[in-house]
Amino acid sequence: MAAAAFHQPIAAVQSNRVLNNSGAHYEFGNVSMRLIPKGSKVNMQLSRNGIYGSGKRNFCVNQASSSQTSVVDPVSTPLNNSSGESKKKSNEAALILVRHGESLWNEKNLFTGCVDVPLTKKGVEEAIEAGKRISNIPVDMIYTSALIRAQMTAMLAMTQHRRRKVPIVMHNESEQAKTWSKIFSEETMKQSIPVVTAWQLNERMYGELQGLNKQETADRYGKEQVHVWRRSYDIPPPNGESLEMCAERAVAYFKDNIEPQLQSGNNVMIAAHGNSLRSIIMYLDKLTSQEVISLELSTGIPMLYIFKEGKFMRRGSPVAPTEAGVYAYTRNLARYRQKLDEMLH
Ligand SMILES: O=C(O)[C@H](O)COP(=O)(O)O
Repeated sequence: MAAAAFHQPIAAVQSNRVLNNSGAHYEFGNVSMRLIPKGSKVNMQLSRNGIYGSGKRNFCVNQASSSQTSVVDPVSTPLNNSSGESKKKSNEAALILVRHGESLWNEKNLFTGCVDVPLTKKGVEEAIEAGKRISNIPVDMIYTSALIRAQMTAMLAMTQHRRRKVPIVMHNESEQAKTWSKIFSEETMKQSIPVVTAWQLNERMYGELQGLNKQETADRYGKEQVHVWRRSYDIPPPNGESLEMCAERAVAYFKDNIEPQLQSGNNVMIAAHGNSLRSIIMYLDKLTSQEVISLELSTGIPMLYIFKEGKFMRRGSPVAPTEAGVYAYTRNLARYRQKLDEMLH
């Protein structure tokens, strides 16, 4: 089986690149991951109290290509060259997905949907922890939904990033907004990360369930009916969106606006919601509608993909830099981190 570098601590990533035939089982804190070699693909089971549903989920993880190209590294690009931070076209880019931290209505177990509620204190802490986990991964663009819980998560996470670039919410909602939010310094722009907010990345609209307590709703309509509304693929809640309807807008937005960024070598973070992200993961992992309905995402846990030659490779969930990485650095990400170390010491 071809070698694959999976979730080895950085130091080891160069040496042990072969999985043993019985697969590899790794425990890190309360996250466990099992890689089961299967032909040229590796099935990866990620499970942590609900991170991927009640059961374990199998995902096909393509082989990490041994011929790594150099992901554009903003750290090594001279920041003061006249042409600005010129980006080499690269056919490798990092994509981070993170569901918002716990919200005040998550805490109250209310159906939230497109109601715009903020994070709880725990949700703020989750967002900061997520930031620690991605603090060594390059981020050139950030996309969030139009909802504050996703935007707070993105901004709080970036407070932990070692590159120290400033995330700036873009205001293109009108000509005046564009004019009034213009930045007149090339140097300052180079030290910034555009944050694009898009309603298409909003949580699925839960219709007449929004604001209802999930347990009371189950008591009223029956557990089975609520489960169908929450976790079927094409059955919407009363006057709300089904996951399929949510996928139509979220995946279309991803393909039209985010994938081109990855194709041009920009590293992207998306901070969004349980259902809009599930629908995007369905696209990335080529899950069937049967598979996606059992996929659950915990709040505030980042997931990393590598986009390379038009393909998405799921690389696990980054773990804080100080811990042995569940996270599968590619050689380029390891190089980026090394540059950060050099720049910051
Ligand atoms: O909108 C909500 O209530 C939650 O964010 C997601 O709810 P769900 O897990 O029931 O889809």
